[in-house]
Amino acid sequence: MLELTTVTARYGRRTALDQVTLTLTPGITALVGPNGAGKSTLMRIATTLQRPSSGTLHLDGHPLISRADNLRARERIGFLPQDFKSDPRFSVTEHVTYQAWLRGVPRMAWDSAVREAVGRVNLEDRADDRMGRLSGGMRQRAGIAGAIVGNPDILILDEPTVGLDPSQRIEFRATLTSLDSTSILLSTHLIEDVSATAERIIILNEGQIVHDGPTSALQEQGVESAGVSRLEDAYISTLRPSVADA
Ligand SMILES: Nc1ncnc2c1ncn2[C@@H]1O[C@H](COP(=O)(O)OP(=O)(O)OP(=O)(O)O)[C@@H](O)[C@H]1O
Repeated sequence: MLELTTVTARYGRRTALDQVTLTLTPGITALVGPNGAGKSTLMRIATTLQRPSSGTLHLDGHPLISRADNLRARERIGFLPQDFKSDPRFSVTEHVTYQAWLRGVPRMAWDSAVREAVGRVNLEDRADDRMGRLSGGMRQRAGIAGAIVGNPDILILDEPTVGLDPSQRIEFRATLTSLDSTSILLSTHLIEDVSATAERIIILNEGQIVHDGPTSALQEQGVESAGVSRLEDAYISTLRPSVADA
């Protein structure tokens, strides 16, 4: 299990994350919040790619301090960054193999791991196609294949449904719920993605966690109205300053 304890991230004088503490539990957890809330910062820190300004990370109880600790942790963490870029001349297989190399999947296992990951996202027929020639939905699936190659137990996906059309989003959700990773952290601006996939929802606002709990429990707090689902209503109410704060 991955734990973040009182993690703070500053960019110059701006505090992007303010004393965030969370444990990534098994299952799918959605991370939502307004633009600039700190979601991408939190995700990059959770992957160990970015060091927090203060606070600690633990993986299965072991603190991640040295570069060696971080490299070992990264072997267990698959990551799809926001707007992920890949060389457009790479084939799908080459893209996924490159990710396997970056994540320290043993060379002997590359062929089978890549084939398995590409199959998981149903891109076997496009395995030799260049990344630059794929549709947005297929590119995103290839990105997920790169994140899941070697079956990492933790998967971190930063806005994976951006740029997908409605049918591609539905397809993506099915892919997501079929994955083997133990813990998945998914950031999104789309509340329908949360209700369709995530059992836990974390709401981040101005660098702080303002809600963390089962999606079903938050949904029960909301009221459905024209064009607004119960979960959307509850999410908006969570972000609204309370009367006491006003
Ligand atoms: N490299 C950086 N340098 C300076 N400021 C940054 C940097 N990255 C993020 N920030 C600032 O930190 C805050 C949090 O940004 P972050 O990208 O983590 O939020 P987010 O919730 O992912 O936003 P979005 O939903 O728009 O992607 C924002 O105010 C942002 O402008």
